[in-house]
Amino acid sequence: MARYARVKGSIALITLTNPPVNALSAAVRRGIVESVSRALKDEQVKAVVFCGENEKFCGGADIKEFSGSMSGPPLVPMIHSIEAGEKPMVAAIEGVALGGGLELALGCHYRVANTKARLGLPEVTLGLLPAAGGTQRLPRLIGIPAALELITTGRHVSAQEALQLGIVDQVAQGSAVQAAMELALSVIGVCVCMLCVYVVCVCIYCVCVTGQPLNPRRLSLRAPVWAPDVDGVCDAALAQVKQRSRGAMAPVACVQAVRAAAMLPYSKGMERERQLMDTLFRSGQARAMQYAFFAQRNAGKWSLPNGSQWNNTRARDVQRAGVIGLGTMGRGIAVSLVKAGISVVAIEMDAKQLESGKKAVTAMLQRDAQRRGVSPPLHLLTFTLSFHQLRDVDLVIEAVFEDMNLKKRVFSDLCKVLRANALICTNTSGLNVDELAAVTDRQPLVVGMHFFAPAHVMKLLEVVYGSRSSPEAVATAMALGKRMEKVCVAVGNCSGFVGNRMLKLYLDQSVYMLEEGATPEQVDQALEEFGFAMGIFKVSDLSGLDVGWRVRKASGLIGPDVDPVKPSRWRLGRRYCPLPDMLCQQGRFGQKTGRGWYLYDSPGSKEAKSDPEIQTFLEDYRRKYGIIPRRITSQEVIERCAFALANEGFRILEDRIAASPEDIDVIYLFGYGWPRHRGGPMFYAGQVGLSVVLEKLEHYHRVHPDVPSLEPSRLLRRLVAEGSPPIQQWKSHIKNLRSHL
Ligand SMILES: CCC/C=C/C(=O)SCCNC(=O)CCNC(=O)[C@H](O)C(C)(C)COP(=O)([O-])OP(=O)([O-])OC[C@H]1O[C@@H](n2cnc3c(N)ncnc32)[C@H](O)[C@@H]1OP(=O)([O-])[O-]
Repeated sequence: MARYARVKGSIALITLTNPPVNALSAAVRRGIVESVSRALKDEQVKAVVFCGENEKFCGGADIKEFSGSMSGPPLVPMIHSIEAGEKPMVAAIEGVALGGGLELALGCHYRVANTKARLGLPEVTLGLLPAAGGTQRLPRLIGIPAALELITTGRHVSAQEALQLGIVDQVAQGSAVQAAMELALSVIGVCVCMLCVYVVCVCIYCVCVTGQPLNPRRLSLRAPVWAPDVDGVCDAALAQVKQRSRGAMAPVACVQAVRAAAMLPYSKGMERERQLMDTLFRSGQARAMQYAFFAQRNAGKWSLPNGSQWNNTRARDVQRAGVIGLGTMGRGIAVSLVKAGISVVAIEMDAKQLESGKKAVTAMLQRDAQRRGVSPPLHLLTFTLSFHQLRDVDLVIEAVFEDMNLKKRVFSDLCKVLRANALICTNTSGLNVDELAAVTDRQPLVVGMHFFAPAHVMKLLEVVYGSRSSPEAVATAMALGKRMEKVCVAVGNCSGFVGNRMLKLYLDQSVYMLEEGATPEQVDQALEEFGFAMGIFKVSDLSGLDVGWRVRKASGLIGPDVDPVKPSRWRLGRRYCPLPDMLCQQGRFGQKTGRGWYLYDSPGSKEAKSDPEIQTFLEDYRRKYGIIPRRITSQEVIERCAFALANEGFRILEDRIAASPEDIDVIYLFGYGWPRHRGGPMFYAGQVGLSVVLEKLEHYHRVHPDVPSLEPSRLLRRLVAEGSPPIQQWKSHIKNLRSHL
């Protein structure tokens, strides 16, 4: 779908029409090919302008088409025929020009962008490379280093930056289409300043350049962009992406393709681009990353078991919010709210805490504003010790210490001062939202908003609906989270919700492997090679080992009846590993104390070093319990961690705590550092093969019968029995299963 119109007498205006982002579907490509051919044949037409409907140029190739068999005119020859066209072609970029959209614009002879436009080649984030000539044309336009940076990160740039880089020729304050038409007219020799009467080469009044030859504008005709230091630049980029991408193939292929633009003529470079793309396109990594793209968008389309959902429930407008508690979480939440333009009343219990919270929040906002070259919105903040200041807020987010009694006290105090229709949200990471709601006078207006630390940085937000939460409260929390630029997932209420409920089993497996013979370094290395940004023991040190210790004490797993010399490895009817408790007893709380599973130069420093004391500690422990250490392979580490996660994910689906496997994967991708090129734990299980996962879990459960969580879930068994359907169909196999709602 592309609309053709002749405007201003001599310009063909080709408008891409495929809402919402004018993706280059087969129909759009067909429309473009037909329109270009019509424009080239029409003698009245002297120049062509491309634009997109609804002020969005083009969001790139239609990603939905990647999973089926491709039909319609291919992108590469289509763009080539635009570039080769004998009439000037101008791209009028409004909204976005991404991926194939920017590659189409690079095939044009001129590019004009509106000030608000964003441009980029984000294919790398989909496990691909810009294979419609992007890796060959962009370096020829802006040079190797800049092209490498844009293509390997997939970063979007503003129109202004695009102008500085040389990607666009002009930035228009108003309509880019209007500006592109004026540029087109000037290029074909019609000066638009109305002062000159002749068709000229350079109009002396407005200095527009007319009658330009097209060959210098055809990027494919430019020679390779070789420079003496090009090898070094590409080698450095390769080393950097290998380190950053942790096993993802696409960034490496992007560097290889751009290197070809430096060494090879355009046609050979295109061959290289195609070969690399073929490899990526067939890879499981590209499928995983495209799945993640749609899973992220689907998470916003929440639904509750009572039929309420994102498109039939209105969210309330939130102008003023309260934040209770200015610890690490409260500070990050306050910063995110203020950045979203919401007035915040921030409360602490004592003056000292309030002062240090105020300093920290102010500093974070100042740093952020400085980076963006704006002034910090400090006028939106009120710091106070008085709950009375909350009387006219629309919503409160409680972020006090993770203690049920304390939270209950805060909730009932809030009811005394808040307006009757104000929402109360809790940032608990796993406590029962219903139990908290029960102490209030407004159970339908209570929901969980579980942020992840640091809350102003981490993208994930679990919105937890209790059994009495109203759809309107859920809609409001989801909309507020989106305004705070979070990826929001609606989840049901159970201990740990989705993310932390699964995390517990992953942590359990990791420490069991230490008992059996592994070291923290071995486990972490296997996980990092798999693609996690950080191994589980490094993450635990970063978050603080005392957090879990306190939770275990509160839940009765640690008490006075536990033998301090030889603590039991069997509690509440199952295997228990006391190693983390023993570390905490020694004051090893992780980074904050300079010692945890690793050693740090000083408290608070970040570089984890192996600690010989931990090796001795583990050896003594195994000796004490008569455990004969064995070699644990990386494969076993990954299987036990990843399959334990997925197995609990299946149980979460059975319990209807998550609406879909995609939601679980989004939680792991955005909250727990799961590598994007592996889709998420549920996608990974499907990719490995459900029958393989089942077989492995059966094996590990046989070997560890005292770990009931390793027993394969009912849903996994059912899916395997029904022929391992694709992940999109799992939901329909969850029948007659208990709901927590
Ligand atoms: C040889 C090949 C070489 C070329 C390769 C490529 O070009 S690869 C592509 C390179 N391009 C990219 O990687 C760009 C990917 N897109 C984006 O980054 C963003 O969508 C955005 C910035 C364009 C708009 O952000 P926003 O927050 O305003 O909106 P939103 O994100 O919520 O999306 C709205 C709806 O549009 C849908 N949809 C979007 N794009 C595509 C697409 N290309 N295709 C299909 N669908 C697409 C999206 O699923 C959603 O659908 P729903 O849920 O309503 O049914």
